[in-house]
Amino acid sequence: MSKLRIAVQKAGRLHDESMDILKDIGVYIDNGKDQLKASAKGFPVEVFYLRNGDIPQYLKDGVVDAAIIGENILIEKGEGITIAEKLGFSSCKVCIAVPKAMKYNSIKDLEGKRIATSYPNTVQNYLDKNGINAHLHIINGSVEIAPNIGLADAICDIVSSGSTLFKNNLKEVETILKSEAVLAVSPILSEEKQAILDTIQFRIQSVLKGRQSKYILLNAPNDKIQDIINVLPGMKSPTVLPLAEAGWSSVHSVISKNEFWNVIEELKKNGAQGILVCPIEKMVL
Ligand SMILES: Nc1ncnc2c1ncn2[C@@H]1O[C@H](COP(=O)(O)OP(=O)(O)OP(=O)(O)O)[C@@H](O)[C@H]1O
Ligand SMILES: O=P(O)(O)OC[C@H]1O[C@H](OP(=O)(O)OP(=O)(O)O)[C@H](O)[C@@H]1O
Ligand SMILES: [Mg+2]
Repeated sequence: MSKLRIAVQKAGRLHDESMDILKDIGVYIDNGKDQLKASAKGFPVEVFYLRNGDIPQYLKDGVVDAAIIGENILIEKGEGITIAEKLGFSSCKVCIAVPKAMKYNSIKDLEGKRIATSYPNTVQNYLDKNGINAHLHIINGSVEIAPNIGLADAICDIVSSGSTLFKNNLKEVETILKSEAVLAVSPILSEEKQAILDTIQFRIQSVLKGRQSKYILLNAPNDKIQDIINVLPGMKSPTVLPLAEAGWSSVHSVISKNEFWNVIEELKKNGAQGILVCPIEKMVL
C-alpha cells in the first residue's frame, strides 16, 4: 500500500504546531526531527522535514503529496497547488513598510523606489496591479534593516505583532495579503493517496472544530432550565439530566470558544450554578 508523503517545516515557526496537529490526528512519528524522513505508526503516512521555502517546489514536482506550510509561501511560489484546509495558526500579513519619517499618501509614492523583500513575486504582482514601477532587492532575512543601512527605501515582509517594524522605525503602509498555516496538496495525487488525504482532512477538521469549542456543564433549578437553554446554542440541543436533589437538573452543551465569557455571564444571570468548562479534544459532526 502506498503512503501519503507529508512535508512539515524542519525547524522554525511552523514546526511545533505542525507536529501537534499530526499527533492530534493520530499520526505518531517513530523518530525525532534529526531524521529528514519518518514513518508514522499505524497510519500510511511518511513525514518529510523540509525548509518551508522549498516545499512548494516539492509539491509541484509531486515529490511530496501534501504539506503544512505558510499560505504566504504558496502565494509567492506555489501556483497550481491547492489549499485543502486552513489550520488556524501562524497568522500574519505580508505588508509594505516605509521609514516613519517618509511622507506616504498612496502607493504612487513607491514609484521608482527601491523595495527590499524576500517575496519578489508577491510584491511585483501587487505593484503591477497598481501600475507602479519600482526596483526590487531580493534578500532572504533581516529585511526590516534594509532602509536603515541605505539598501532600500521601503520593505515588504511578514508582519505579525508589528514589533519588528516598530524597532526598525518603519510604518506599515500597504497590506498585500493575510496568511496562516495551511494544508496544501500536490497537483499530482493518485486515487489511493487522495483517499488517505481525505481521511487526514476529516481528522484535521474534527481537531480544529474541537479547538474552537468548549464543553460546558452546569446545574440549575428546573424552573430556570428554559431560560438557560435559550442562552446556550449547543450542537443540536443541550442535554438535560435530573440531579439527585429534587427540582434541580444538570445541563450539558457545547459553546464556541469565542463566545465563551459572554455566555458564562448570561448563564450566571439566569441562575446557573457549579459551571464547569472543559476542552474538547475532537468533534465529529
Ligand atoms: N512573526 C510571525 N508571526 C506569525 N507567523 C509567522 C511569522 N513569521 C513567519 N510566520 C509564518 O511562518 C512561516 C515560517 O516562518 P519561519 O520564519 O519559521 O521560516 P522561513 O524562514 O520563512 O522558512 P524556512 O523553513 O524556509 O527557513 C512563514 O512563511 C509565515 O507563514
Ligand atoms: O511583526 P512581528 O511580530 O515583529 O513579526 C515579524 C517578523 O517575524 C518574522 O521574522 P522571524 O522572527 O521569523 O525571523 P527570520 O527573518 O529570521 O525568519 C518576519 O520576517 C518579521 O521580521
Ligand atoms: Mg521568519
